[in-house]
Amino acid sequence: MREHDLVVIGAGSGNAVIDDSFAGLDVAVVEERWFGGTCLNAGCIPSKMLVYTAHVARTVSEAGTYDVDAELSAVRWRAMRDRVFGRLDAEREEGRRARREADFVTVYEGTARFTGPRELRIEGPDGAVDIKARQIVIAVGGRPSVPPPVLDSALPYETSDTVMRIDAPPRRLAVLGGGYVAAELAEVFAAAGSSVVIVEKEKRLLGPQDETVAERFTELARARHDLRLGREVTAVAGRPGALRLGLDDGSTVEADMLLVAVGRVPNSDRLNLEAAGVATHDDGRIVVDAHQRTTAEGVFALGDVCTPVPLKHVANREAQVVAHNLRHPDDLIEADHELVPAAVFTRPQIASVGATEQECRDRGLDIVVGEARYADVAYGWAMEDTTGFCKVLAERGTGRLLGAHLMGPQAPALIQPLVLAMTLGIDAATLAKSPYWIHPAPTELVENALLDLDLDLWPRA
Ligand SMILES: Cc1cc2nc3c(=O)[nH]c(=O)nc-3n(C[C@H](O)[C@H](O)[C@H](O)COP(=O)(O)OP(=O)(O)OC[C@H]3O[C@@H](n4cnc5c(N)ncnc54)[C@H](O)[C@@H]3O)c2cc1C
Ligand SMILES: NC(=O)c1ccc[n+]([C@@H]2O[C@H](COP(=O)([O-])OP(=O)(O)OC[C@H]3O[C@@H](n4cnc5c(N)ncnc54)[C@H](O)[C@@H]3O)[C@@H](O)[C@H]2O)c1
Repeated sequence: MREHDLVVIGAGSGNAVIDDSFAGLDVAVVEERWFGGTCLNAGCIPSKMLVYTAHVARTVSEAGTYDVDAELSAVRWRAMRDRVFGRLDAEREEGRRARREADFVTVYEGTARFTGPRELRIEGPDGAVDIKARQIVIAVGGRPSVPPPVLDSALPYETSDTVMRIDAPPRRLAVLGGGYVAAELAEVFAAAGSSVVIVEKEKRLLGPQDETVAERFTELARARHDLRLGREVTAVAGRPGALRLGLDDGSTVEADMLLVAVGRVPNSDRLNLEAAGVATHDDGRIVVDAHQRTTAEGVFALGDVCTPVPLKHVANREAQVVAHNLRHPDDLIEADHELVPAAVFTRPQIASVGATEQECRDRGLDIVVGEARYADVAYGWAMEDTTGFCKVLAERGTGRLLGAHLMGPQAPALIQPLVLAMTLGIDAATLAKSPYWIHPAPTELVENALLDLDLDLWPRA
């Protein structure tokens, strides 16, 4: 049985662990499907490229707002899809080629599962191979979760793994779930001409967001899509291309295509982790300590398979931590999940960091809330924005920033000064008053939200 110094299972974020500093070692990467993982092939990047096109289409449709005469004649789905995936598939193949050519890396293309502590069997197109390793990194990500009524129906459905690559947008798309994937892809398909129905079991879309964001976003989405909130699908009937979803209130939804977007499950259940001595939480995530070490000696994990925050920038950070800790066993560093910002690339865009108002309330914190609207700053006038806002939460008395929530154009970029301040421990008054804020840039929205906080701490003018 061949023994490697290091084996990485999963060439998504796991692939980033290996760089030339490992060149003195005998390293292997195991990948069963696609180099670059979910983000490159079926996640962050294609969804953002498609949603950007959707924004362009909507800008054309709404050009009249700016006294520009323009007419949207079509979104050419196939051309758009081929542009996006032509580029991304080439990136994937380039990544795969580069790994295969690195002389210190062996690439196994197949599915890995443990046969013992730090021992693996890899099943690939050419049969099975058994290997062992001094150290292993598990980076196998997750997969879309599919609820029983959909599986039981044996009727076709799409997930984020497949739906962005289809040949033509459906006339009627039903989306099960009203979270990140639903919000972003509803935008894409609506722009491409589909009528969209969203079935969400909670009362609001994007439920875990700050309550003001979730409420206002849901209201805006209601104007564009058919929302069935507080509802679950009990049965899927009909035939391929003509589906009928039965909901738990007795109502039905007719659709040509069903997109299932009810969350993701970690791929830990496919690894035979008992044989490796690697423990998991009840929800399937691998247990890791702050150094990304699992419960098995010499085995690390990173990304969606273990993290409390399943986002790509978190997986990347965890990959950096693992890479460091593999090289420096006597000087381990930690992954920090305290202040992870997140964005939803819908229209309007959404960005958040830190606590929501409802979390502050539940924790009994004494807070002040500052809010500013795009409509109240000059750049917001230029954008003719009437719905966007920035909300900041700070501790009364100290001005310590606890959370920030934005909805509107460029929100994922606008939140960054707040992320910096919170990460570096800069309080609200100092952030508002010390740096210059460019006029009339959209960042004045953030400045105004900070100034709106009812604090007694403002530095003397
Ligand atoms: C539609 C969509 C949009 C998203 N958009 C964003 C976004 O805008 N911003 C953001 O931060 N996050 C986004 N995410 C989340 C982000 O994609 C994930 O957090 C990130 O890709 C996780 O990386 P990972 O390396 O843990 O897993 P993955 O990227 O899934 O990589 C795991 C790899 O392991 C391989 N593998 C699995 N099992 C085995 C096995 N047994 N043997 C060998 N190989 C195996 C898989 O084929 C895969 O290549 C999005 C996700 C989706 C689905
Ligand atoms: N912009 C981004 O960063 C981005 C974009 C897309 C995906 N992602 C990542 O991918 C993950 C998966 O996205 P997602 O949208 O599938 O999950 P999600 O957790 O964001 O949303 C799932 C939604 O489905 C609902 N739901 C669950 N079961 C249901 C059922 N049986 N019937 C109806 N509704 C049901 C939940 O209440 C929730 O609102 C996200 O959690 C996120 O980590 C990130």
